[in-house]
Amino acid sequence: MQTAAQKVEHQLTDKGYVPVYTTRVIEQPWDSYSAVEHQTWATLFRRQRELLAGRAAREFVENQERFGMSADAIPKFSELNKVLRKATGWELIGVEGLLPELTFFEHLANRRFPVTWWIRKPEQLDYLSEPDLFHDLFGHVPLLLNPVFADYMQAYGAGGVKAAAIAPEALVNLTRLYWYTVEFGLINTAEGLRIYGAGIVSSKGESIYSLESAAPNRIGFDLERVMRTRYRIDTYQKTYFVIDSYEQLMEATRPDFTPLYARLAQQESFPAGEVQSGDRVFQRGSGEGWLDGGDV
Ligand SMILES: C[C@H](O)[C@H](O)[C@H]1CNc2nc(N)[nH]c(=O)c2N1
Ligand SMILES: N[C@@H](Cc1ccccc1)C(=O)O
Ligand SMILES: [Fe+2]
Repeated sequence: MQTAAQKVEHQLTDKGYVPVYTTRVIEQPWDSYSAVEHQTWATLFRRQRELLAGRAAREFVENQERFGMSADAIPKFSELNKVLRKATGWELIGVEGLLPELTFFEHLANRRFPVTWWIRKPEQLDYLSEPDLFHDLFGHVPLLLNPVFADYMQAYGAGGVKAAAIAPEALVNLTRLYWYTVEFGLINTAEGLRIYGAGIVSSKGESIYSLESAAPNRIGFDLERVMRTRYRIDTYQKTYFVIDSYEQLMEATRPDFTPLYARLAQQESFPAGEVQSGDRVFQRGSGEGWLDGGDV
């Protein structure tokens, strides 16, 4: 059940206030979800699954099936956790929304993935300024069944805790790594480029744009290149980075980052849309429709 406090905080967030940074773990109020909320899940689930056939990485859809996710109803965290714990030792915890960075890293480091307990309103179907239940459950959770990706996510969290302690100025570099892999990553397959990033798979427009538009750059993943590349949070990406495999991601990030952080502190960041010499270019984007500035 929603407590009064949850109702107030949720209404504040819902009114467009700055997301309420609450670190509390919240029991999923599954019995409180309305028919409209289950219908929102169903509409988004059906639409994205139709778009993602032939666009999302094969294991993404396979894993949703393994979880038994369907359009029938908003999945129960407790049911998903039975499958997840057994497969890779991860578990989902309910949260109000965006967490302070260190809290977020600590959860990942302990194989706990924070999932927003509420789902967007029907009028927010096509765009939402912060992660809701659909983005987290439909977008992030399926790949946590993949052992290598699950290890990468745990190592990422541990790396965030470490960076916060020894190189807080490098947290921006880590956030870019998350952004260009976990949120907006593409993977190269025998059938061509496929999507694995949660931010893309949970977005109607970007599921198509990321693979088929002539506008963005598509560049082969390189750790330092990614960690130096700025991004915008409010538009489609100007550049997508392509990994060859999740193993590549795991191997590239296995070494101790301490010397890398020292190097990054001396180097300029790259604008989101610029191709760099040495890039492995899958596509040099036309830049059509890009907005200037706003990169972080
Ligand atoms: C990695 C980086 O700090 C990123 O912006 C974090 C911050 N807090 C978060 N909090 C939640 N609940 N979910 C997220 O994906 C994030 N992302
Ligand atoms: N290897 C990194 C930690 C890390 C792992 C995976 C992804 C990102 C960072 C370090 O030593 O700090
Ligand atoms: Fe996300």
